[in-house]
Order: sequence, then C-alpha cells, then structure tokens
Amino acid sequence: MIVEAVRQLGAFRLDLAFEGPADGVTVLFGPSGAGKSATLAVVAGLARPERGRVMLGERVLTDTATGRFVPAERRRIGLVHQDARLFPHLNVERNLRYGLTRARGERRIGWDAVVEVLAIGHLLLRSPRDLSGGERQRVAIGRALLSQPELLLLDEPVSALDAARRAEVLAFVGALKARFGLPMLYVTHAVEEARLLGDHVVMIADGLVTAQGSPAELLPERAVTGRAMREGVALIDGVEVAVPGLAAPEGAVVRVSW
Ligand SMILES: Nc1ncnc2c1ncn2[C@@H]1O[C@H](COP(=O)(O)OP(=O)(O)OP(=O)(O)O)[C@@H](O)[C@H]1O
Repeated sequence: MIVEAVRQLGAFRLDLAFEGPADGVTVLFGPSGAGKSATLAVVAGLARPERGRVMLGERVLTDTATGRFVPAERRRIGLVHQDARLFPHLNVERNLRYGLTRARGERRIGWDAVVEVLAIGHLLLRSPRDLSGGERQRVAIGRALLSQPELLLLDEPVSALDAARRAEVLAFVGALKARFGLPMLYVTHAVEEARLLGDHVVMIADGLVTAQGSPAELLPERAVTGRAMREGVALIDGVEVAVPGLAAPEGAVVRVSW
C-alpha cells in the first residue's frame, strides 16, 4: 500500500507519504487533530487530494497526475468505525449478509471462517441493541470482511470501549491478521494498540509524517511521567495518550509504562 496525499482543509494542511506492508497491519498513529481521518478519507476514496496517489498492490486507486480516481464503492476497502454503525433494524445475521451483498470479485473470505474467528455464531439472531459494545464491533468487522475487501480500514475501532472490551476486540483483530492475511490500516492514538497490532507504524502530527518504522523502534518499552487528564487518559509530553486502567484524579502526576 502506498499513500501520498496533499490536502488543504481550512487552515490545516495534510502533506504526507507512507508505505505499508502488503499483508500486515499498518498503524496510523497520532494525537487528536493530526490528520488521521483526513488521511483515511483519501485512502477510502471519500475525498480527492489536491495532489496524491493511493496504490493497493498493483491497483492504482487515486493518482492526481493521471486523473485516475476509483470511486469509494469500487475500491474493495472495508471500513470499520469507532461506533459500529450496524443497521439497527436488522439482526446480526442480516447485518453480516449485507456485507456479502457488497462483495465484488473472488470470494476469499468465507462466512463460516468469519463467524468462527470473530466468535459471533451465538449472536446471529440478536438485534444490535442487545449486543455489548465489543460484540457490536466484532459484527461490524465481520460485515466489513464479508464484503471481500482487499484492505481493511479500522478507524479507532476500540476507543469507545472500556478496557475489558478493548482487550477483547484487540485480540480478535490480532486473530484476523493470522487467519486472513489481509492488509489493514489501523488508526489509533493509543500506544499499546500500536505496539500490539502494528507491523509498521506511521506517526503523524499536524498533517505530516514525523516517523515511520517498526513498533519496537518507534515505541520502545519505557516508563514516563505525565498528568492524568481523565479516566484512561494521561498527558505525556504534551500529547494525550490512552492509558488503559488509569484511574487517577485529573491533574494527578502519574507514571506510565509502555
Ligand atoms: N472540512 C474541514 N475544514 C477545515 N478544517 C478541517 C476540515 N476537516 C478537518 N479539518 C481540520 O483538520 C485537522 C485534522 O483533522 P482530522 O479529523 O483528520 O484529525 P484526526 O487525527 O482524525 O483527529 P481525531 O483523532 O480527533 O479524530 C483538524 O484540525 C480539523 O479541525
């Protein structure tokens, strides 16, 4: 995957380029307002950059030099948002079937494999409103997979969940990697998610790539001091960082390891 994008959004300028592995997880890591959503929109084909290129393997999805722009619905990209966005009037099975109706090309990812890897077989007849947040995200991931994507985009898929559900969904995302060998672009501002899932990490700030490499290089194990902002979030070197399990009063000095 190759992504190059220049986009002006009001006063904000996105100007970045990165490459991710063909079958592994590329983590787009940065604080709020860094330009993560603006980048995803370019990759997904929801926005045209002023200048830029998006390549998935040999497929050119966007290239402003030649004017090529494959519309979002023809990109074969599965999108999973922070909130699952399941259809509330359809049960889990019918939400998943919707993914199948959107499938194009060869069917490589089968129904049984998705249901098994995400452990959602016992939920098929339930309504989305009777699912936990973690279960909802698993179904949303299943629906995206059944559309037979060539790239799965996960936009902060666990940031709305509590620590226990977050760990649960992260474990499933890790299992997908092993089972389907599908490239994924995973957006997060949480260090531990980047370290756990990333094969390649692209750090961005103010619309620019500040570093890219392996999680071990970029996010080495260390202990740092910061200030609790609220439950689960600390301010470290001026950046808000998600810290699972952090429960200190706002303003308290905390020592965090990752
Ligand atoms: N249509 C727009 N017009 C003007 N500014 C915009 C527009 N869209 C986004 N921005 C600005 O661009 C910057 C990057 O936004 P973006 O949503 O990509 O950040 P992000 O990294 O996804 O943040 P978060 O983690 O909070 O979602 C922000 O400062 C935002 O206010």
